[in-house]
Amino acid sequence: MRAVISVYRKEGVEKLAKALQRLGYEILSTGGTAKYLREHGIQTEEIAKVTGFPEILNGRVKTLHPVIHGGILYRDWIDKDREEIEELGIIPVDIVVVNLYPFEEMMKENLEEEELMEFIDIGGPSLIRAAAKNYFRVIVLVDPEDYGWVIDKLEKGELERKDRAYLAWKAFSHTAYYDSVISNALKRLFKIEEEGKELSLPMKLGTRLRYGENPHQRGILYHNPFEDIGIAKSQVLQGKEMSFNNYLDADSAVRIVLEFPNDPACVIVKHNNPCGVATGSDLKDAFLKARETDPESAFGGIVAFNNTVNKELAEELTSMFLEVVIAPAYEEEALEVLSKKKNLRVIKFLGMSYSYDIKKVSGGFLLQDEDRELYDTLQVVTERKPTEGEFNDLIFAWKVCKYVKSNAVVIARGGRSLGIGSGQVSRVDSLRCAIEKAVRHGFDLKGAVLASEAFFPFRDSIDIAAEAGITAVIQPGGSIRDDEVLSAANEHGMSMVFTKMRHFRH
Ligand SMILES: NC(=O)c1ncn([C@@H]2O[C@H](COP(=O)(O)O)[C@@H](O)[C@H]2O)c1NC=O
Repeated sequence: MRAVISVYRKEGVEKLAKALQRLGYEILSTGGTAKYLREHGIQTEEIAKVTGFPEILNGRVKTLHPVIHGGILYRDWIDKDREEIEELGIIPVDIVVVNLYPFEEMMKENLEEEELMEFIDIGGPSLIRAAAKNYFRVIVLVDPEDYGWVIDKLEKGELERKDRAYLAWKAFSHTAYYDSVISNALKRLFKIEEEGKELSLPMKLGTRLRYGENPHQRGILYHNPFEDIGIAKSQVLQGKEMSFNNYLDADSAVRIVLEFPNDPACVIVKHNNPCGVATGSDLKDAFLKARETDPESAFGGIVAFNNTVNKELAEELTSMFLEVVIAPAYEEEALEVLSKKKNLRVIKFLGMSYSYDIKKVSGGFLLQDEDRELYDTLQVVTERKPTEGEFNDLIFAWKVCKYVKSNAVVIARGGRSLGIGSGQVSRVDSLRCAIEKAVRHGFDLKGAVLASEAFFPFRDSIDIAAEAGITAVIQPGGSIRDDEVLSAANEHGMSMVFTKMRHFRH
């Protein structure tokens, strides 16, 4: 019996090699691995000796030889295969153990292009793929976590074909991931804009979550190896394990709060919709204002801040039930206060990362660019121009509206949301919801502004808004009835701004 061992990271492989030797395997290995194994008292034959061909091109060709690949790929249940390898003096290989050149790690080291390309492993994936293809007979090991149980089963003579198939599945996933990282690295390096005929996105296991959106669904967080920041990479400082829905909500909350880089800002999210957003004199002021938008919904919310949480704010936060607090930094004393709420998840975010926006439909995936724009133009289309205060509030409301599920309507004044209408199937109903909630929570809407993430199809919403006291509106424009909508705004003495950019969020 023969094992081929060729590993870049060598630590620990001696334990496996010793066990294999005990089981009677002859060990073949590449130069560096052979040296390491010998240093650990393990007898091994160098592959170059077996093939009669030296490693060449500075290691670019070591194991790419028919004697090695013939030994791996040979089928012992086919007469012709047996005859062929006997005739050619090829000895069967039964186990292949490989770990690859660390391209992914090196990609982050800012190497020169030529140096980085040398970390693309060629012989390793070939060994892995050959062994995985021949799982009927051959064992392939790419993950040290499998060494223990495989040796255990080999010792007991219990390793079955389904175990080898499992290892082959892992092996092909591993080489596919490896190649996907390389392909995406080249795309980035050479700024290739085109989406290819095939798309492979590398994903690495982050955390197995307790469950998915609901307890009967499985949930897993995967990491994107090209992104070192973003919600998936944020630090959980305390509290219960983040759930699937917590991640979704935290992602939205941070995206919104980052729209306000110049003022202390707070965003409260529930079910992936903001239910309160405010800027304030400090973060506590922003939090209190955001919470006032809709105190019932804020209960159990996900709260994001754009600056350091201090002790005073932490005390306010612990006075109610919240699921997640997320901020770029925390004062030590604030963390002490927050730690009294054992279940409260406290997250430190390291920034937002942007790549594709991917959604699933049956039979496929929908892929689009992330919505990173705000507006195309800001064009006043009414007789009356917005006052400076109205204009600032319009921009505030527009920024929030972008993150509200369609049909989205945001009523705001003084840098805070007063009413948010989300997810209704008609725009006018979203508006009615927003007004009703604002009034129920004690807000007088006189002089408030209104944002709508898509155009108004009819004048009805404008009439309703005017009646509620709203004096300025921001919306993309572009309806065939824009004239009718504009006349309504002019009739009511409102000002209206077109952005010429829509922000549907489904
Ligand atoms: N060129 C080849 O034929 C080849 N065969 C195996 N390797 C890789 O060489 C590494 C081990 O080399 P060494 O034992 O010399 O340190 C492993 O990561 C293995 O994946 C190769 N290297 C790169 O392609």
